Amino acid sequence: MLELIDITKVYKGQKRAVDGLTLRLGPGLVGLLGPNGAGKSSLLRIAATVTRPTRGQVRFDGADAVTRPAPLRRALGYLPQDFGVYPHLTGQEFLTYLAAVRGLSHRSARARVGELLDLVNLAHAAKRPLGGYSGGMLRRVGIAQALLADPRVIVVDEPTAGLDPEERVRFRNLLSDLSADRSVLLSTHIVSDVESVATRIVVMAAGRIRFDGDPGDLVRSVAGHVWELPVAPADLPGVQQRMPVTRQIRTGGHVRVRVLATQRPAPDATPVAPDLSDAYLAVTR
Ligand SMILES: Nc1ncnc2c1ncn2[C@@H]1O[C@H](COP(=O)(O)OP(=O)(O)OP(=O)(O)O)[C@@H](O)[C@H]1O
Repeated sequence: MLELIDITKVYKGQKRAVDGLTLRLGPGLVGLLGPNGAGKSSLLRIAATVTRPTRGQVRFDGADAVTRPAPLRRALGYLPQDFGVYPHLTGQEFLTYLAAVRGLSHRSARARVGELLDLVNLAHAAKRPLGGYSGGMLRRVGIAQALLADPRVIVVDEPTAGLDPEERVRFRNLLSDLSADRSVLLSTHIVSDVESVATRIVVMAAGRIRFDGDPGDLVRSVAGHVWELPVAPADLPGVQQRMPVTRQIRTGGHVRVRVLATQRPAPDATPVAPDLSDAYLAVTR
């Protein structure tokens, strides 16, 4: 089990990026949601032992992973937000090189790289230089390298950036399968990335946890507080100032808005069932 206990991270001359946060990860897929600047990447870098926390403990299977990170590093697959590649190497060469860095024997590296290229649907491009790969293909190389050593803990930072809708679905399903007997921590600011696959949602804002629990409980926390109402386009700015608008749909000359309000916000407002996006907005506000 990976435990992040009372973690604070302060960068030089900055406010707290992570502010006394505790997170314990067992098997399953945890969706870490939060707006830009919430501190998600900082927390993930600490979990991946790339950065040390200013204060707090990282424990892996009960042992301190800040002063002795090796056991966690061996068990970890990490895909950072700014994952870089060597453009002159082919996909196969690059993954084989990283497998060697991770200590896989030549023989098992060959087999593993082949398996992973199939898994991320890049077998057809294995012998082409990475410099010619699209953004989505490079993302898939990043995912493959995170899985090289069959990790028990998988930490992925905004992994679906640059993927097309079909690739997003495939990737979500892959992580969901992997999380059956592993810990997967996936950070994103896109609610739909975790909506159908997360067994637990952690919402972070300004370095702190705003919600940690079952996705259904998060949605239920705003039951009765989500409404839809028609608005004339000229009145829209006023509505946006008075209450949080979670969505707006233009139809003809009108706009239908979806808003958060504890009480019926207008006589013609109708109550609607909340979804995860509504609840996410409510807790990060
Ligand atoms: N290396 C760094 N040096 C100084 N400040 C940093 C550094 N990394 C992050 N920060 C600051 O810490 C805060 C949290 O950033 P972080 O990248 O962890 O958030 P995030 O939730 O991952 O956001 P994003 O989705 O935009 O990456 C921000 O105010 C950011 O500017």
